[in-house]
Amino acid sequence: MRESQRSPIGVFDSGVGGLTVLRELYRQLPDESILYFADTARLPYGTRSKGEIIAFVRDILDWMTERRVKMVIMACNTSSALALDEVRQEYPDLPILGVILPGAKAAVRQGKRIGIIATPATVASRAYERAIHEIDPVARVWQVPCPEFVPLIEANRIFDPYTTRVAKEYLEPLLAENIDTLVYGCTHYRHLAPVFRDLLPDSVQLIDPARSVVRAAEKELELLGLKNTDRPLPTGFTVSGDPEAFTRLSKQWLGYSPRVGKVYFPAPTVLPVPVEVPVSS
Ligand SMILES: N[C@H](CCC(=O)O)C(=O)O
Repeated sequence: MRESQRSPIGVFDSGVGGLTVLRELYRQLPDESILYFADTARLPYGTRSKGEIIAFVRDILDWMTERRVKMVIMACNTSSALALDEVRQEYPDLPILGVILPGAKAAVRQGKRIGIIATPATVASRAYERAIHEIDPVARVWQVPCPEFVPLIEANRIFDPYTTRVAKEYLEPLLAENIDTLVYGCTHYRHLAPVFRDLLPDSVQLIDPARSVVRAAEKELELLGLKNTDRPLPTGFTVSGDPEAFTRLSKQWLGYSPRVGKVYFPAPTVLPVPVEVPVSS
């Protein structure tokens, strides 16, 4: 077996959103070793500019290539929408997968009236709309930016009634359009699944691009002869912010308390547009 087959897959997000992709990797590709990175010191990404996001993604890819990952999955829609094309050209030897195209393909297989909930940056990029219309030009697409979700999820306020109220407000314009399909256009939002299930009629299919990106990753690994057949190593976790905070928060989704390392990345030069989330009610 080649050394590169044993190498880990790098997975990154701004925070705990990418854990939804990590869980799919555990389910679909249990033999793969994974290096998970969360850029928690520079979170949220969804209210940042394209230039900043590309710069952050470069930091992460440099760090991951030093650790000899065999592939990178951007477990972040915002990075996939704004930085994927650029960095693919800059790192031609590294297979890099984004979540938008797999998510768009899954949505089009499911419905014709498609709602997208995503960060303001992803919505503004119109990446989902373009990807969907390239596959199905007659599919209808409605997008809603949901700036409050990431701060609420990172603050572990999933079951807070305030979060349900916000979700109801975000979903209203989509339900008024009679959508038949709703895409989690931000990896964090999948953590709100119980809230969405309560608010959506049964006729609306929920699409999690995490499932499809992992299927795409498996195909790509097969194609490149890079599937691991050895015992996988325990997942390595690293953050740019507070490791203990990440351990505490991620435990509920992983079912164990991960040991988390820390890396120091350049501080952002511009602060993100603050998103005020009121305290618990
Ligand atoms: N989870 C990410 C980023 C969210 C954020 O940091 O705003 C996404 O899928 O877009």
